[in-house]
Amino acid sequence: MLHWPPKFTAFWRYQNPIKNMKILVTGGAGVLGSSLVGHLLEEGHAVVLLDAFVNGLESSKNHLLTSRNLTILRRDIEESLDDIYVDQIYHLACPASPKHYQGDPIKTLRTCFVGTENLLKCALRCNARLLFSSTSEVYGNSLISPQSETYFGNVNPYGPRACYDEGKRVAEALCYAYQQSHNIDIRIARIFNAYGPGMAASDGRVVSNFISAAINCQPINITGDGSAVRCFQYVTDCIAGLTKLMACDYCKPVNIGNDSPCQIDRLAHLVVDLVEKNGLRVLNDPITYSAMPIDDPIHSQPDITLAKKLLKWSPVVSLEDGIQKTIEWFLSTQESARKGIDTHTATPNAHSKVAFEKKRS
Ligand SMILES: O=c1ccn([C@@H]2O[C@H](COP(=O)(O)OP(=O)(O)O[C@H]3OC[C@@H](O)[C@H](O)[C@H]3O)[C@@H](O)[C@H]2O)c(=O)[nH]1
Repeated sequence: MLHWPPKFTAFWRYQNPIKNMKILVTGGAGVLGSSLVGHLLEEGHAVVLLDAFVNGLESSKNHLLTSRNLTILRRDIEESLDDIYVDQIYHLACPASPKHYQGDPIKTLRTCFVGTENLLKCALRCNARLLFSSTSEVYGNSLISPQSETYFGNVNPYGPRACYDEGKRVAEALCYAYQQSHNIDIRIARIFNAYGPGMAASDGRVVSNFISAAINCQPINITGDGSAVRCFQYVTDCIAGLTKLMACDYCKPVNIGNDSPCQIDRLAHLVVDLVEKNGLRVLNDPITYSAMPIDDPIHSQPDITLAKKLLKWSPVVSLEDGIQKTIEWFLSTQESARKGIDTHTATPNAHSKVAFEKKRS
């Protein structure tokens, strides 16, 4: 299939990176999305932030709203994208916390399938490169560790995590099918347990649950016996990996994660220690235990050999430093809330809306 001249334009652009691309970020109000949007704006690109704003914008990212290069669309990715013309797409939209994706499993599956197909059609129409944010969960409850990209996974297709695990797997399959059938320029990032400033206290994932419990002198609850292993990557490391992957010419899946393993009980003790070091009181016996969730992966750990070689990238933020920064962010957010500053319901400002309407016409 011939793609002349647009394919040439795209090829030239990636060989000669320019500062003024127009880039769509779906899920742009999330933890990763909002950091990515900030980074792309700093790089000099025009950014279209598309998000359904189910959870609102986080306070630390509100400064983004003043940028003249930012257009904000409050929209579900299942809706029409026919008015969007961009050079690149980072497709991050999907609830990532088990609590949220299991809350409406049918919607999660539709987001993964219908939403991703909608984005692929948009990429096809715009001749844009699309990076899909996949997940470590495509490996399921892995039978091997660490997990490399060649491992096909151990996923239960009929259980509470299936909506997300299988949703992401089918979305990867869709990306492959569109690439084969329509020659779309695809990147696939399998992201492992990203965390950092911007997480809501209500996020439901382990880092935010532990920190918000500890700073409020509440018990930290470990689901399971604490021996489950995760590899936590700080948000800025993840963003660096995603942007390098977008810029490279490799179209198969790549693990983006920190390969340092951490048992959940170690994380709990680390959070307690750091919260105390920040001068806060914690409970005498701060850790409690409850039943392990169904199909909870026992040992999730990326093999990042491919990413290191291909992208000349590896994570640089230690778990200690990342958790400290995240604690500081939670504390500053609480302080803002105490002073009556609404941190979780920010809406796109008038300037951004006007900018969007102008660009549409
Ligand atoms: O309050 C909690 C929450 C979680 N946990 C445990 O901590 C571990 C991590 O749980 P999380 O909810 O943070 O996230 P999971 O690793 O299960 O899933 C995540 O994996 C990778 C991402 O792509 C997704 O964001 C998400 O599905 C699990 O073993 C879980 O049982 C607790 O002990 N206490």
